[in-house]
Amino acid sequence: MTTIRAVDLRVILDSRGRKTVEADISVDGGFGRAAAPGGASTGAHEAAVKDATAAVDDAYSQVIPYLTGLDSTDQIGFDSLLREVDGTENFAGIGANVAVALSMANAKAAAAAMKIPLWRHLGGSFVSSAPLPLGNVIGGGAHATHATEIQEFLVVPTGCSSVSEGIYANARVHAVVKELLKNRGISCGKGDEGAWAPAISDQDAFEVVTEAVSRVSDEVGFAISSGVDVAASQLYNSGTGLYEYRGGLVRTAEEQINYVAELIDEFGLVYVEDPLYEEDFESFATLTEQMGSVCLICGDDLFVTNPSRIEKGIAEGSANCVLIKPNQIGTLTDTFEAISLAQKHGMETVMSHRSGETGDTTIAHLGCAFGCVFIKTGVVGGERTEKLNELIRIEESMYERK
Ligand SMILES: C=C(OP(=O)(O)O)C(=O)O
Ligand SMILES: [Mg+2]
Repeated sequence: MTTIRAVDLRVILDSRGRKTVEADISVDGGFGRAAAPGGASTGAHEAAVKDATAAVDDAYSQVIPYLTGLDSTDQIGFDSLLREVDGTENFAGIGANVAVALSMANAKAAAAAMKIPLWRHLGGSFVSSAPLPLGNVIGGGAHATHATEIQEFLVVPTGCSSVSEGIYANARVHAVVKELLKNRGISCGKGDEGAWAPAISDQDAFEVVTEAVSRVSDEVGFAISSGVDVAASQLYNSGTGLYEYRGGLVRTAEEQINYVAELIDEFGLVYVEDPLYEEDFESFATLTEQMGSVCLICGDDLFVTNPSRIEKGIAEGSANCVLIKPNQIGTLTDTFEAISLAQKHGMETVMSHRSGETGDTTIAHLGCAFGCVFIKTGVVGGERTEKLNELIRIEESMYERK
């Protein structure tokens, strides 16, 4: 048995300098460490995050005593115990930050004890491919004020023959975007996720990204596509029911649908995340009906990795893709349930980082283990690069097996 012998929690910093929770789990013959990420443009229905210091203090008396002695290879049993001890629907008791750090650390400890990589422990022997990297090269919204209104301008190397080639290509697009901005006389810093954060219009950002993608695509000899995370709940005024843009421009839900559909057509977008307000399953369905055959319409704030919200989306035909953020729901078991439900109904899944991250690379393994089509984890920046580099190592170990 891979029995849990010791559990430790501590408060560490994330990439924004905010406090977050890190968990260490020691089992017979293994050790696992994982940290909770944190969002800025969070969905209203995400699991509850507790103040990191209070959450860690409370967990020492209310959670940890129940974990020692469990078999770490029983991930479902471990996660059910977290739910039981918590006693709420959304981890308001122990905090989703404590829950996700513990859940991921347990899986890593079990994998270490079995001397196999995490992706193989969670995905099984037949996993043989990694998700393509989907990364933001320009960003604004809640991740960088005074920059673009659309939160993320994303690129994905759809034509690459290996994930590592795709990762290098995305980094090259990021560099060319900077060059093109400079040529236009625009200087800028970076947002929370390492994307450039220029004070330009969304239209200008589309033009720059399109030119960069075309130039790099010619250089590397394979197709690179683009997408966006509109993060539309941040633009939506629930009082008026309108999407409010700068300069007094407003759009009704119908106008927002048409606007996004035009963007998909004009810029050949293959991926659009949260194009509409997080409660508007119906407008999501209209856009999916209209554009779902040429573009992934993905729900992030809409679904918050929550199986009951995904079920509603399936019933209404709201999307053909689900963004997966383990800390939105709290445990790996819940995350797996959300992914299997989506995949069973023909939807794609995209594993995702949060805007506040640590060096933790667990999501690289989850994206492979759970058959996600893309992994959204930025393009450059220490905590983003850690995950991409882990993906390169995972892919290498998969090829070695073939
Ligand atoms: C990664 C995102 O941002 P955050 O972590 O701030 O929710 C997102 O909205 O997809
Ligand atoms: Mg999002």
